[in-house]
Amino acid sequence: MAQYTRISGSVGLITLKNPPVNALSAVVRQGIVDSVERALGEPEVKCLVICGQSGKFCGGADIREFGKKMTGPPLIPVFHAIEAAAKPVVAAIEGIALGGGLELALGCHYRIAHSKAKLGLPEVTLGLLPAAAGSQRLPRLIGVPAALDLITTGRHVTAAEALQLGIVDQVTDHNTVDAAVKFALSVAGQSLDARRISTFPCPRLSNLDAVFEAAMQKVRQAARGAIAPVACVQAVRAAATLPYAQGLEREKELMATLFTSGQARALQYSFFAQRAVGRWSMPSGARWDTSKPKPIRKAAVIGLGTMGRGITVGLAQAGLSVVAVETQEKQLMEAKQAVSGMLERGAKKRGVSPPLGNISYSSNIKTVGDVDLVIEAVFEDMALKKEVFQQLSAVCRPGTFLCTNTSGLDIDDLASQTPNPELVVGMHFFAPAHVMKLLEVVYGPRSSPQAVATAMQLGKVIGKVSVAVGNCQGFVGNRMLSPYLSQANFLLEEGATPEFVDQVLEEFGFAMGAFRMSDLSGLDVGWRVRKAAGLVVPGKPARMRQGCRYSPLGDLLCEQGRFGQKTGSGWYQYDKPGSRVAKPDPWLHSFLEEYRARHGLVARRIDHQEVLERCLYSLINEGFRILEEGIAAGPEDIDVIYVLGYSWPRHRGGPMFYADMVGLTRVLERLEFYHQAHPDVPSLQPCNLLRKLVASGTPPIHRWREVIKKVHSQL
Ligand SMILES: CCCCCC/C=C/CC(=O)SCCNC(=O)CCNC(=O)[C@H](O)C(C)(C)COP(=O)(O)OP(=O)(O)OC[C@H]1O[C@@H](n2cnc3c(N)ncnc32)[C@H](O)[C@@H]1OP(=O)(O)O
Repeated sequence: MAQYTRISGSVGLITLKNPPVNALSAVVRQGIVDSVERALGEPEVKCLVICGQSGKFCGGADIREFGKKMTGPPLIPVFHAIEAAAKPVVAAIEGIALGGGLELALGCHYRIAHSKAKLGLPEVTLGLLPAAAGSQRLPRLIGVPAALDLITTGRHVTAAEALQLGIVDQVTDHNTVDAAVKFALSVAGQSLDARRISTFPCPRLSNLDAVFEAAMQKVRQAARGAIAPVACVQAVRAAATLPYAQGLEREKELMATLFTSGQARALQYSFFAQRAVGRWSMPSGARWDTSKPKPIRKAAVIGLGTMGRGITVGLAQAGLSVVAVETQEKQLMEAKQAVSGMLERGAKKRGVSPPLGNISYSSNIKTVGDVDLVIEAVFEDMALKKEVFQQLSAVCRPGTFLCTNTSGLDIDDLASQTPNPELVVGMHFFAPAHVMKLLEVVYGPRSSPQAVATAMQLGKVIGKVSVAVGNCQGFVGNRMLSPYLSQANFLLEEGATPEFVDQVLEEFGFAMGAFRMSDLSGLDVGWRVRKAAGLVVPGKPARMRQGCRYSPLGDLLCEQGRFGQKTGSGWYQYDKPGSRVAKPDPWLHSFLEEYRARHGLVARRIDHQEVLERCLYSLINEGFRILEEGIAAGPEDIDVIYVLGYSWPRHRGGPMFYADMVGLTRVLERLEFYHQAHPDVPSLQPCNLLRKLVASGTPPIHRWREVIKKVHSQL
């Protein structure tokens, strides 16, 4: 709702009330209309202030209303009525003014913001554009280049930047509503002619075409197939070239295409999925709302390689005390320098001082005796990790949580090295660990709910989106990647090239195709895992292992020292080791031809559809297996992992959302088709849960949990 009160005798105060973010639901919109009408009708009222309850101005349109039948007054006429008012209307912006919230403020005559407020038009991140006249008012207020930046990226700006850009008129450190009331009284009675943004001419640009061409090129490059950023540029162009009313028509037209698009649905699903993963549950019944985390004030990181350094930076930046341990003195010195450099660069960007004092470095593991939680980040080697866990058990005080940063090793096996396996969880960080948003929190059968809650909470504190998953080979992300990469390799055996496979996957929207990504991560990583699993048989590249089809192509490259970017060659060639520009490699093409000839394989023409279906559907099928086994609690968990950790295009929601969009029946049919053609590839065999979902009438993704529950109760 919107509450109307009269304060200081002549100020009409409208307070938006719709927790948690005062979104503009139908009731709130109606409340604004009624309150404005009332204030304008009361002769004693000389000016109006609009604010939001609980220190939050407004989080924009109510996203939960999207896709439902529209009720209540539409936003544009509401904002026009405010702008047309004969009494000054001042927006008192505390906390947030986002999307429709900022558009509401732009409809007001003045804007006063608290210094801690964040403002922005993030509609593009939901597959939309600022279609409550935001795309038309903002360029008129701050000029085309700045408006293009804010609208196409959706980034939030601080109050200070908003003041500099001219979005707000004043910033206060004090009570924003009081400041707005004082300000409103000071301007009451003054002419409002120069305050109605819709009447402003859009600031002229001499190089208008060049500016828009450059903007379009930039968004097309960054968008990886997303349509909203392109529509945002088109809408701002309308503001720059058309009268306001016509620009508004164009904004409406563009929004109509976006609003019902699959991409908008995917992005909005992704928004809620990212929040839903915080409400985790375990097969034991333990849940986020019944498991209390322990506060972590001091943590230790063991092993200061690339991952350990990033984790140390993340912890220190979040204000924790960190003991950073590296037993090799030389490595310790290098790490100290690298960590300090990362902290200094990060602090410079944020205009704060680097938290160097939060870290103490040591080469002695005994220095971790008084910490609340340890993150072991030594080399990915089970024997080494076991040794470290045994040492930690001896030196840590009782109750210390022991976490391992591993991308797939058995958490339970590691936990068995300690007298308190309930305190052990996996924390799978993604490189670079201080930058990547994703954290897989892995619980073993003996991890306590409190240990999981604590790791999830710590993830939040250091700014990660944490997803709780069960213990299995590769956890969720890497387990699903395995069939995807296998298919990519099989496609090479059958006639494709790395360039073609990557092109198809990149056109789908991945930042990098399977081979480019493998070259970046290092081919030796997977090689080591395959060796440990007994799959690598040097000198004998037979194409079957343990009764299933196996491609030894990656192993053969590693045997030649081709580990990817770091060695200057892998699936591609590079100018020099460490170079990032992948070039097709004639050597690799001849190698593939010889390999096929040696194995009696005849190259055939492989089309886009086959590449996409075999790579993606095998990955999705593994996702269904993961759900069936209860390793992930719901499809949202998998989708968040893939969007944040594996560059799955956000505008496609994630692999499970994509399966829902394609249609489960279609996914099942195609898997059956490919499995018939490749009976020796078990990952193409449709899993039971997928069959059950299809048999139960292909329910939409938000109802899959009901079917999963039934499957689990039958086990
Ligand atoms: C009906 C037809 C209308 C057509 C016109 C279309 C016009 C569209 C213009 C728009 O305004 S689109 C929306 C633009 N706004 C946003 O994109 C803001 C989205 N929200 C956020 O970025 C963040 O939530 C936040 C506001 C910065 C707060 O972040 P914080 O980390 O503090 O909390 P969260 O966990 O993210 O959110 C708390 C809680 O609130 C829910 N929520 C947030 N924003 C909205 C919203 N705009 N509508 C509905 N619900 C919202 C969020 O889902 C969380 O709840 P949950 O239960 O945990 O999911």
